[in-house]
Amino acid sequence: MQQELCAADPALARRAAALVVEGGPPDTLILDSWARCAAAGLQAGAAVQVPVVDGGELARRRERAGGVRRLALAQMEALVPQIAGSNFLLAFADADGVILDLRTDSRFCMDDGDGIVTGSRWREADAGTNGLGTALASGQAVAVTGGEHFFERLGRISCTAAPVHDVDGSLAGVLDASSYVAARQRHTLALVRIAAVQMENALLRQRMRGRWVVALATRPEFLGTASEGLLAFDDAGRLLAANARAAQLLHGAAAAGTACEALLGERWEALVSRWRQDGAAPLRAAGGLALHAAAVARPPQALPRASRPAAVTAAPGVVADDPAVAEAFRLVEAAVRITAPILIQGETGCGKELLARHAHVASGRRGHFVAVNCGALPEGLLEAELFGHVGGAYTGARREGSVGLVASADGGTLLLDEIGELPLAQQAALLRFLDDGLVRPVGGTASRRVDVQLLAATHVPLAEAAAARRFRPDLLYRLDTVRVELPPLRRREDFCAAVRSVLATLDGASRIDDEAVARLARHDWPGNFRELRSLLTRALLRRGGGRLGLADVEPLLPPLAPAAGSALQQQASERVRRVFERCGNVSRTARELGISRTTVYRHLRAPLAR
Ligand SMILES: Nc1ncnc2c1ncn2[C@@H]1O[C@H](COP(=O)(O)OP(=O)(O)OP(=O)(O)O)[C@@H](O)[C@H]1O
Repeated sequence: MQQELCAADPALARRAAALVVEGGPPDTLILDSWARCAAAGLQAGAAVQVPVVDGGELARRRERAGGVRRLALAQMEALVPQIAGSNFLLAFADADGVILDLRTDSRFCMDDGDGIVTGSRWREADAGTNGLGTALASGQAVAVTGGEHFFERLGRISCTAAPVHDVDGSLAGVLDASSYVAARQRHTLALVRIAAVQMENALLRQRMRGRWVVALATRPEFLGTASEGLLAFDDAGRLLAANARAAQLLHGAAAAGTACEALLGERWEALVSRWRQDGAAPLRAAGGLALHAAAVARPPQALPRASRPAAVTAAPGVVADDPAVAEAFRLVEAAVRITAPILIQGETGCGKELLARHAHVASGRRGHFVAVNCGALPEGLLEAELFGHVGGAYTGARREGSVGLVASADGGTLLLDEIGELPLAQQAALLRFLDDGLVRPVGGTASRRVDVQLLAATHVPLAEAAAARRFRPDLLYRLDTVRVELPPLRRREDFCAAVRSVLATLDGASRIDDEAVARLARHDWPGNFRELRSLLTRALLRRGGGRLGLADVEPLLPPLAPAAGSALQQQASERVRRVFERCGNVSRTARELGISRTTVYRHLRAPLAR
């Protein structure tokens, strides 16, 4: 085939000859790709014409890629420190080869029009043999080095790319790391391949939410790593999906619909009851291979009957009428059914802990709710506080030792508040725990399996902390399974209801005028609910109870700067308009916001912000 190709294209013939001199003829993956390019009518010596989609199309493609793209971004973050300094570029492209996202080393510059930009499309039919296009066309991880590119112009680059498959086997995208040939590193292909496998595994877990997902490995210590096999089963133990590693471990027997017993050599009910008691179960697969299997996710029905969550409503006094807040409550209720880690982001005092407590109630877990403020524990003792210690493990340690905060939440819920403050060393220990569910006390050798619903809360965006190397991207990726954003009070549509609810918890007999509420809505509440509660308490004390009016709250608020005042006024009007657009009627808007219809009309008439 090589001769035929080279006879038809002199530029390709030169390249093939040079490759033989450099280190051997191109392998079949590359030759097959050259054949596809030649069949598509490409000429190796011609200029590379890489098409670029416009901004609107790029935005639509990003939107379509949704969850897969988020997984890719997390993997790219994790890859950056591993190949930093090697003059590289990382790209994630969709199944058409259109680059959706790029991360580049500051020293990597394609300054002469090679065109590796977001929106550029790297299908073989356009760009010839190249990492992204050839991984997509072949469905395999591939390294395309220098002269192996079909077009001569791309001969300076080395690309390593791995396709990412969805659970149904379709292509979900492709990850690529490229560098100049001289700067390439031998381990890059392995890193990219692992990142792609991790994306595939995360996709499988996402798609199979609410199902049994079982991890398989030849040794227990491989469970929780990128080399684990994953199988998803329905309630009756029939196979729904398998990742590539599981298919390999089961010697190709992993066809959808196959009964668990035929695959894992044991009755489904027996395995389920073993998984309920302990994480991993050794077994002998149908092919005779000794394997370890652990359930890593289970359906809500699989919870013991007594702990199955009833229909959940927010606790009395909790205001959750704002659509974003209501959605946050719904999301945590769904996440706890499959014990997925939850990351709550929001400003101080906006209700992160309250939402975490709601998650605990919704989960029906019988263990304790344990909240840990990661920023408040002394750094030297943090690991022992979290994971416990054996007696006398360090100077000042309790003689009888301690189980630690993580183990004290066993069977319950653990909230790691201000997770962004967790020092790097403890981040590594936490990641280990998330990977294997084992708690290892400081100074001890024995470990203990602990089952917790994990929530982490932060007021700083963790992606920024990860970019600044203060937070491990791999930990971020694990915690960020379900992310919930709680809006600050000043942006909540249920602001008026929040004021009235907090007031009712302070003094059930007191009331507040619309005018006073409108004035409160013009403050920006950096302390959110905590600040609101404190201000209303002071107002009630000043007045001695009864009905709060504008004169009672005005002196307690910072004066409105004229510009800020009008900005906040506009904010309030926008909030009313948003609710009005949703309800479509003034009376309902007034009821929902807890203000009079006249006030609604006034806001609707206010000039629109530019
Ligand atoms: N939706 C709500 N309805 C009523 N009260 C609320 C609501 N959200 C929060 N609060 C009250 O506000 C106070 C602060 O809430 P919480 O401790 O959950 O905030 P947080 O975001 O965890 O704060 P921090 O970031 O400072 O830890 C609590 O007293 C809580 O009861």
